[in-house]
Amino acid sequence: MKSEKLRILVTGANGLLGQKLVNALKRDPEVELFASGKGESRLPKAWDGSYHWISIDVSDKGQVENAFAEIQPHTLIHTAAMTQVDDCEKDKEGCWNANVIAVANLVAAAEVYQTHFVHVSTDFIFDGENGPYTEDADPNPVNFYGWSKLAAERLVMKAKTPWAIARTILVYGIAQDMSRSNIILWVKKSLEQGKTIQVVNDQWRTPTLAEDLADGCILIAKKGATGVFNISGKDLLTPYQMAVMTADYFGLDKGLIQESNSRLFTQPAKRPPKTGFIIDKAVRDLGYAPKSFSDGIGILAKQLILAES
Ligand SMILES: NC(=O)C1=CN([C@@H]2O[C@H](COP(=O)(O)OP(=O)(O)OC[C@H]3O[C@@H](n4cnc5c(N)ncnc54)[C@H](OP(=O)(O)O)[C@@H]3O)[C@@H](O)[C@H]2O)C=CC1
Ligand SMILES: Cc1cn([C@H]2C[C@H](O)[C@@H](COP(=O)(O)OP(=O)(O)O[C@H]3O[C@@H](C)C(=O)[C@@H](O)[C@H]3O)O2)c(=O)[nH]c1=O
Repeated sequence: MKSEKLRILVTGANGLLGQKLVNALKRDPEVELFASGKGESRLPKAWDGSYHWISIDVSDKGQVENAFAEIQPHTLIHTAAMTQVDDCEKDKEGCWNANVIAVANLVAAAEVYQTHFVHVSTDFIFDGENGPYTEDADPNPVNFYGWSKLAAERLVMKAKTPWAIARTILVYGIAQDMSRSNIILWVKKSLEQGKTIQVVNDQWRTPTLAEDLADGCILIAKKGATGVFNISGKDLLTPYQMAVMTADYFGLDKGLIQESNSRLFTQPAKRPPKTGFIIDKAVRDLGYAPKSFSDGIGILAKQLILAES
């Protein structure tokens, strides 16, 4: 017989957000947690049985169907995705499989069990011409990753099961064996190695501490909330400002940070110039309370010290 606890299935649990969700939920007495990822777990083993691990490649329909039949989750928090924006531009088929086909598979399974589908999405569904955005702004992606995440949102919005979309922006934090880096980590590492970096001053974001994003997803899950929620940080900053704040915090050489712009510094996939989110709805309806970027750097710094000790 299944327990009376809220059965939550997390996809992408080897990822940055996935690991933060597992940390936050594994000792929650109201929750029975099923953490899943493609293949083996890269998380610390749950010797104490605080959560279950299940291997699910979400782009494989059979694996998704089997997992849902076994777990019959009340709630799905879907974090898995191909998140390397430049890789998505180069490998469009791989990106579509991971970001869109996977969501079609999960929606079909969630409809069978009437699972509350909490889907994680991105500011990159917008063109960045008039941020910061509210939840009802019109999407218009400028790169393939953004198109794939928009296609996924549209599948979720049509689902015949309760659904919520948590949109977020430029997530930073530290986890084990990370599959992608983030702005604080690459700035810190480059400056420590004495490398000069060019950082743009003409893009704006509201960067998000990974723990805050996990909290936002958990608030949505536990409240059974439905609809779209902006779950990001609250400070609108340029990457250049973020880099300088990172250098200041860690006492690194700011002289290595060269102020650049999107004309001089280009990446394979175009980035939207000014995104950022207005988070009033999540604050009001969910009680979401994210940290400032400077407090977030401090939290990450403490975690780095612990990880290195
Ligand atoms: N990071 C950011 O700045 C932002 C992220 N988001 C969204 O937030 C969510 C979480 O991102 P984040 O945790 O930062 O990203 P990560 O890249 O850290 O984690 C994503 C995880 O998804 C897994 N994954 C990829 N394909 C599959 C698959 N077919 N089956 C199962 N797992 C798969 C990856 O596995 P593996 O590790 O084995 O490759 C990885 O562990 C994503 O949906 C992303 O689009 C939105 C805005 C900003
Ligand atoms: C690597 C690099 C980036 N930048 C800028 C460009 C960009 O706006 C910002 C962050 O660049 P990154 O390549 O680290 O991250 P990026 O891939 O742009 O991050 C995105 O990831 C996906 C998953 C999302 O959904 C988005 O919300 C967004 O956060 O920093 C520089 O100015 N100089 C550099 O050397």
